[in-house]
Amino acid sequence: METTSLAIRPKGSSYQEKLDELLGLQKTTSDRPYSIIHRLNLAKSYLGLGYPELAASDAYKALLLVDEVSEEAEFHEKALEAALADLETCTKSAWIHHDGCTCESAAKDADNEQSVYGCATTCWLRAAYDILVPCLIDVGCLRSAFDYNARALKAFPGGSSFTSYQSTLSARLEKHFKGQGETLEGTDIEEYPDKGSVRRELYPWNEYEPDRYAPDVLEFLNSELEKVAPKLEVKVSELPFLSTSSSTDTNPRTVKQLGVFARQDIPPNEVILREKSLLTAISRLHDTYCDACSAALPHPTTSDQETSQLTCEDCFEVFYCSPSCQTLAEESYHPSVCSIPLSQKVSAKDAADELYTLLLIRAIALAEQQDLHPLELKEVRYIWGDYHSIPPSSVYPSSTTKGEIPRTLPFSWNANVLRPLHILSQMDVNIFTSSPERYDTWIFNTLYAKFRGTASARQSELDGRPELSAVHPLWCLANHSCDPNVSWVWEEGEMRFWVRGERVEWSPPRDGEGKGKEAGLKKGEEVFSHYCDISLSVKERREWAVGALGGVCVCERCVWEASH
Ligand SMILES: C[S@@+](CC[C@H](N)C(=O)[O-])C[C@H]1O[C@@H](n2cnc3c(N)ncnc32)[C@H](O)[C@@H]1O
Repeated sequence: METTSLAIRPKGSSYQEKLDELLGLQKTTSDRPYSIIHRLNLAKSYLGLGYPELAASDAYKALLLVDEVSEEAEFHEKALEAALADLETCTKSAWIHHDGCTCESAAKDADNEQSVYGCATTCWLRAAYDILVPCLIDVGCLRSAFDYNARALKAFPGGSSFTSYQSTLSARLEKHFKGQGETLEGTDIEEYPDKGSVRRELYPWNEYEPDRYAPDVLEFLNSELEKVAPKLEVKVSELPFLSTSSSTDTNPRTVKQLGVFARQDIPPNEVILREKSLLTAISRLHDTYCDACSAALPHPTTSDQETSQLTCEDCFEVFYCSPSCQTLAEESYHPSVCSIPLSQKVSAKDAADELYTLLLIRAIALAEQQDLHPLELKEVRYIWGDYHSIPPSSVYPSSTTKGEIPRTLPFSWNANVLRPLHILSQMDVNIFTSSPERYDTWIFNTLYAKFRGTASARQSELDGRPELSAVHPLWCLANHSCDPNVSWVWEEGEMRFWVRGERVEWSPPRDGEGKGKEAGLKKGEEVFSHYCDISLSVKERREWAVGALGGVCVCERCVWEASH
């Protein structure tokens, strides 16, 4: 029997049944972490629910396990044992089992490793590629899809689904390069696009997302805020619902989110928040910045200073600005990644994405060192994920894997799957037993969703490339206005808010005077930060806001300036 492209779309079952099936599979993974058939079933289940990237990730783990069965690799014994147990199941799985497959005879001769090997490298391998390749095409990772399809065609020459993926890929690539005024012929494979996007979703099985508006959560956030900003408090705020059109709605909708408010009157120029964070990323040489807080380190000018630099005595690759940063790093994350090379050389256009990946790796190191789930880290747990608000059940089953949920989360095969798995392996974390519970693509996607809405970055003074990034979980609770009442700076390893000495002058002038509002914060007033350069024109600010805020900014200043 021939499997055909995406022949495994769900038929007949309800959304709840499909979701229950997936939850059942996720729960039993810890009993069968090395089972290829189990990974394939997980992949099929994710795909059926509209998550091609999660399907691709488990299909890839199935591929890795086929390698483990075939070679004397680290998990060979365990993978072989699981494969022997899988033989029976294979014959019962019509979408995996192929005519000519050796599993039936192998099942009768379960001690014969050669027969198991035959089965793993034929129908299981084929089924894994048959999910992996079309899912990668679907999410826009065309170079990786091309690469795996070439391997599939080598293993199964003339396999009709792989020939058809080849044609789909060529058509997609031709269209891509034509759009850039180039041709596919003569373009190096390395130049093929390998980034796409996926749903930015609070996954229905994600039990780690807190109710951010619950009294106990607000109490916790306020106890944390008290330590760094005693005159501020976190409260539920009503924000305008932003759309991508700038038309003025007579009855504007609002949404409930968190915001930061003044507990008392605060005069202009007073510093009101000082926050340090360990969730930082540095893409430069490590002797330039403190590995923990990212404060700039003094340039060692004499050999005395050089030898007195605080560093890790095991790897000598990270440096610290103070004994307290060193202690924090050693207690909270560094030993998990000590001696592991973390950053990669990337082109200028990939520099910002690289910082998000380094933040992800730091979150993994924090979680591993503290034996916490990454989504339970205090730096991560309460921050805004900007998830879509469409119930997945309302678009199920869609005729294509795209569904109707917009795909707004950038996704790359390297950043969301390969790189974290590689780092985990170097950290000696078992990538089979630790997924899907602790380290899985859905968890990495969730972390990226949170970082993309909240991280701040700093550019290099040398070449303008982004080189530092950090998530400050309390600072990032403040909302945006183009007429902010506070300013912020991230320097010397801390994020600071201070009350603006002067408010922005609106253009054209308000009240004919050219004056802005009065500076200072009144008790109960919401603290408004600025996420963009507020000296830009209203048109430019609004163009920026569509990407960063999710819609056209409707702060008082934008509305005034746009209407005049
Ligand atoms: C960094 S978060 C700010 C804190 C967030 N409100 C929370 O609940 O954690 C950024 C998000 O807040 C919302 N936001 C911030 N400023 C806004 C504004 N002026 N108008 C509408 N939404 C805003 C947008 O949804 C944006 O994606």
